[in-house]
Amino acid sequence: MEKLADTKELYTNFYTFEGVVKALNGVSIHVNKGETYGLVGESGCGKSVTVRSMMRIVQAPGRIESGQIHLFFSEEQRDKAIDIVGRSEAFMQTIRGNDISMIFQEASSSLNPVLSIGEQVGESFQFHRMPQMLEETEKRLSEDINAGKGLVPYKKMIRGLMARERAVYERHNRLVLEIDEQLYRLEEATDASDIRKREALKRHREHIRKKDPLVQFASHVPFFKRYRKRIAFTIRVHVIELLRQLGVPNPDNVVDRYPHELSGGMQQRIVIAIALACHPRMLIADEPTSNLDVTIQAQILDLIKKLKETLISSVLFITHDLGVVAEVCDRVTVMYAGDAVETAEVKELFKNPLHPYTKGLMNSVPKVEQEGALQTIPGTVPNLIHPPTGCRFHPRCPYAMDICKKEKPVTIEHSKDHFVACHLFTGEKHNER
Ligand SMILES: Nc1ncnc2c1ncn2[C@@H]1O[C@H](COP(=O)(O)OP(=O)(O)OP(=O)(O)O)[C@@H](O)[C@H]1O
Repeated sequence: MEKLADTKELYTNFYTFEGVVKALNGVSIHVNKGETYGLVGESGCGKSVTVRSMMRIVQAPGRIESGQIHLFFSEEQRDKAIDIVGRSEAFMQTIRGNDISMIFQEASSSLNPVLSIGEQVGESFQFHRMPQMLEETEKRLSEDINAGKGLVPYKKMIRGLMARERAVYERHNRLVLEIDEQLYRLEEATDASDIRKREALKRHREHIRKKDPLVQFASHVPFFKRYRKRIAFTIRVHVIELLRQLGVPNPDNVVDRYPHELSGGMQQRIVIAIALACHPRMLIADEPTSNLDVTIQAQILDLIKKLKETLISSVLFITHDLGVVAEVCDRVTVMYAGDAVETAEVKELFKNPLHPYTKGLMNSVPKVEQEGALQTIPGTVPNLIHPPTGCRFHPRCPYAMDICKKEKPVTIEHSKDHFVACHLFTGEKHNER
């Protein structure tokens, strides 16, 4: 299968006052084109940090320490993979939203309570699909002009003004990207003058519309105002269409509502709409159903499955729930304390779990026919400031051997496309993923 993204030996740490949290311990995973790939594991095992690292949105005090992240889908990377670990923030901005989108755990906290649904989904179109929105607007305006509506004698001048307005938009976007690039460099600044510079840049970014003379001038010219309204209309048409595709009932009405007026399931659909507005190739869904009741959860999972068949190529699904994995994923990696311990196709994993942690996870799922007490994995996920030596699972493992305390197990391919990192299976042929 063709890869869409991968990580190789990824180490991410958090530098806290208590000590260094070694959150990722050399994670190597990959997502194929056209698949729904799951990351599963207990709370705190590193699922979110893995995908945040892949999107390069790990924030201070966190840092990607070493390793590689390859994305195989931008124009530049179509033929060969480029490691994005050292790439600039401006470059990442072209990837995020355009190629990868992410939906987070709690829909309500991802939405802005003071902006209408239309404004929030529209912002995503504005940011990522502006050239298309401008083109459509210009086409409509040209049609109006050609049909004799409006100022026909001034056709040429109007077209010239439209080109100006477009340049203003492009200039605005370029300025924002340039500031983001500088902000990224100053992210971890400790020097007082750098911190002042960073704060000034943040303020400048917020007020760029007001501060840029050309943008400011345009906002006072009636023609530009009219043009802007036309763009807003084009975006609104797209937002309503997207909401309709996502099964939002009465989208013409919902577009003007505010998040608090919608149910949890509907809010999650809006968050998905924001993520999909730019047609990403990969959607990362971080526990998107964790706070929804089971019927709504089933609807959202269904929606994500349908979307994968229509709008998006691949889904990276994060969950702690093996039931959800069985329902939506094609392939899955089990994570434990910052390690990817087992990877297989979902059917194979459920039929033939190898790693003691995977077996423990499966045994701790309640079953209808179960008699007696539910089996659990003894102990808890370790504190990653002082992770266990060797295999991080060894203090909780019923099969722990001496070697497990001393050496981190390498990942081997136990059977076709079934990988495991456990000393119980080493001694067999070592294959790199
Ligand atoms: N900002 C942070 N500062 C310090 N440690 C952090 C930070 N974010 C994550 N960690 C640590 O990184 C480790 C992995 O966390 P992560 O959020 O990836 O877990 P998870 O598997 O996604 O769990 P959950 O399902 O609860 O989100 C944990 O030990 C966590 O405490």
